[in-house]
Amino acid sequence: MSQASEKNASRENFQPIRVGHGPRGRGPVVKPKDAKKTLIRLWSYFQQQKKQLVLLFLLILVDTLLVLAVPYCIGLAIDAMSLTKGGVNFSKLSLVVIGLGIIYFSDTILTFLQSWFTAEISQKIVFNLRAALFKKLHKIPVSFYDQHTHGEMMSRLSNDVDNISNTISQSTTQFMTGILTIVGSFCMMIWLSPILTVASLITIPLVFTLTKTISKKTKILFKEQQVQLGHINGQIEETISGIEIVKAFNHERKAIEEFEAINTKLRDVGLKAQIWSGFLMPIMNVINNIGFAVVATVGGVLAVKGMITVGVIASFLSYSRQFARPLTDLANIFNLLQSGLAGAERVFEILDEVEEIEDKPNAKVIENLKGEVEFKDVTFGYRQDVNILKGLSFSAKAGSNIAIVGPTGAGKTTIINLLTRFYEITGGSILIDGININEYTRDSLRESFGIVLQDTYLFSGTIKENIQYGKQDATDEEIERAAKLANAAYFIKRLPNGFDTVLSENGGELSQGQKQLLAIARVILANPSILILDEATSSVDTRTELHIQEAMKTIMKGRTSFMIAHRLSTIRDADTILVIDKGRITEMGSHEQLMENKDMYYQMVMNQTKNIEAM
Ligand SMILES: Nc1ncnc2c1ncn2[C@@H]1O[C@H](COP(=O)(O)OP(=O)(O)OP(=O)(O)O)[C@@H](O)[C@H]1O
Repeated sequence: MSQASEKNASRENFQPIRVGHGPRGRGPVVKPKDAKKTLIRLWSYFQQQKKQLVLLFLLILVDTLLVLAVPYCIGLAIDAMSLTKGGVNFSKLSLVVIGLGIIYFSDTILTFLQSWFTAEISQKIVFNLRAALFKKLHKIPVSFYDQHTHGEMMSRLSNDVDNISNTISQSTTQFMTGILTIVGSFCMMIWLSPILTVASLITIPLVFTLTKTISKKTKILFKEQQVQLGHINGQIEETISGIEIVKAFNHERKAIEEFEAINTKLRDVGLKAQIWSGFLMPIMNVINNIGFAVVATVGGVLAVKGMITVGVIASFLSYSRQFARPLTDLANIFNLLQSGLAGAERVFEILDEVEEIEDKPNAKVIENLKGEVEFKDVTFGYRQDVNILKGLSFSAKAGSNIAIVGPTGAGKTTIINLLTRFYEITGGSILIDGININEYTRDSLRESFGIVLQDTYLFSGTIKENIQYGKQDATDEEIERAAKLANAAYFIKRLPNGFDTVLSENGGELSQGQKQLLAIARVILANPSILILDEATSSVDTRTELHIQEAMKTIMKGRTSFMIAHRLSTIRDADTILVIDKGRITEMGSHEQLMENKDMYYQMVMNQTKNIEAM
């Protein structure tokens, strides 16, 4: 086997093991798109590496030319040893051997340089892709995340990008080497013997037909494999995230059964994909060997007739092998490309997602906000066909304290989602300080809000860093003061490393209440103009709740605040209570006024009082 062939043979491990995931159950299934378009788009990323690409091409060109000389040299060596020409020609033989030595040495160096350049190109491309994807994640609207699971997004950022990287690193050099070797070998073959060239070409149509048929099948199978990987990823993600619920409901067996069902599907489709792509190699080998036998027979006849030497036949056979080998390699690249393109399609899908509406060209940066908020006939639905908020109107004076209450699913959190522009309203308008919120830059608008949600998220890092998230340049004193105001300092100080205690992802080692207190400290530090507290005290005990309420009173002074609360005892002092039901405001007023109304709010308070008394 020539060096080129050996090199290519080692690259035959063409189907990378992917742990990629596609969309899971409720995510959208990737629609097959125009592979050509995806390829062209991927190529645009290569063009950013033009210089390296040209250099790589030159390296491959020189290397291929050198490797192409090998069979010819071997032919010369055979003829130099041919006894029919008057004994062994040692001087010619030693020259050929030295030449071969130089070729093999140069080939080693050039191959190393090729790997280097390929690694650089592929790593730079995936670096750029990954960066573009991560940037994009921050630009797409929150609604996108309602339809895509974390697992799916992670898989696109890691596995699909890896897939592309594998494809690029494994196929770029192989593709260029393949094309150059085919062209070079073919020229040498014609030069050595046109008759043998014709004889060796009879297997080509077979090779093409076969490659096309098999790759058509494998493309479908690889895609299905990606989808099943996505399902399995979703299942794993859900089981791990909800492991306590799974255990509490004794659903382990069910979870395992569900997993086994998906795992079986994945195994079956994976097996089929591997088997079909595995067909290619042995069949190609058989076809190549048939071609080899034809050339050897015709060559033998020509040699007997004295039309060519044995050395030429030997060279020709090597060239015909070198000619056929890249055809097989290219077929493999085709296979590899299918899985790389499937990954690229999924990555480009994210890059093509509609982004949050851009700020208007003359958008204002919010400065010195008073904090007046007005909703004017606001309509909104998460889906176009269902309106969740139906013509909502209310106004909040600067510095006032607004409580939003109502049954589950009434639309309370939705009001906050619109105020912060996590979602865009479909009708009416929202004004802050008399100006439509669309007229402000989104960044400055969000900076004006301090939000404490029911589900607090803490990042991995120290407690100090987590509080500092509210103000990056805060000093230690400011952080400690915020923690004290949020009544979080007492528990932080009891931790072994105090403010420097390292939290794992989402503060797994803290209680819900403690996490909530940290979130409140974070907001206190950020010192926003408008506060939003969505069930902020829902996870704390009554004693802690009192502490928080005290802290809240202090920080709410002079700031407009919106409090969503189920526990009505926490919002009695609110300036205005909005009662929301089925997306409409059914009542509005102070606690006393609403109690006098004896309507929905009154009923809710009475129910809660009864429940507490019954306990
Ligand atoms: N991201 C979303 N996509 C689609 N529908 C949503 C989404 N978020 C909420 N909804 C729907 O909108 C309606 C109002 O939800 P919202 O979260 O505003 O209610 P809520 O009053 O805050 O309820 P709760 O008191 O239970 O928190 C519900 O019917 C809910 O199913």
